[in-house]
Amino acid sequence: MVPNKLLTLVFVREASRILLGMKKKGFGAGRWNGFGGKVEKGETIEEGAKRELQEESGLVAEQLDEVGRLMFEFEGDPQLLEVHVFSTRNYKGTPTESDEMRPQWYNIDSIPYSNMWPDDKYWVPLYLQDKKFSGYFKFKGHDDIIEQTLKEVDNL
Ligand SMILES: CCc1c(NC)nc(N)nc1N1CCCCC1
Repeated sequence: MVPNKLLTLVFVREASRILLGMKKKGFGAGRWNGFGGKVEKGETIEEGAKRELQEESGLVAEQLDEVGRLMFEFEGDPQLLEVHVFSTRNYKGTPTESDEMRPQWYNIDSIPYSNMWPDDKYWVPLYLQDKKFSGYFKFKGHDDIIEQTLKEVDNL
């Protein structure tokens, strides 16, 4: 039994805009996304989310709210990815480019879904409606979704 790989994803939100980062290298390079990455030994999932946000954007989240849980499977890879999605409206600092991410504000009416992971267009709208969600996406390669489930939940 291979344990799930724990990952975090943080969105910084203002009234009508959301902060995204252009991933400059590695997994997901060339796509806009929230800020996140692996949870390290000895830190909680939320601590990992805060750390990744600060490393990748320069922002310090004063409060993180868990808004979703997504499971990803890549055909041929036995390791499932378990992504804990967070949101913050309460943070310090100004967005700063890092070697991993180039941050940019987007109006929530013009989110660049065609330049994001293909699953985002299904669950980001739920996030924008302040819904909590739980989903599973099976990928063939990095561009094609071959199975998916997604539901709103009352509690994560
Ligand atoms: C699991 C891959 C993934 C994905 N779909 C495949 N979609 C989004 N939006 N983010 C992802 N992560 C967020 C955590 C850090 C790695 C990339």
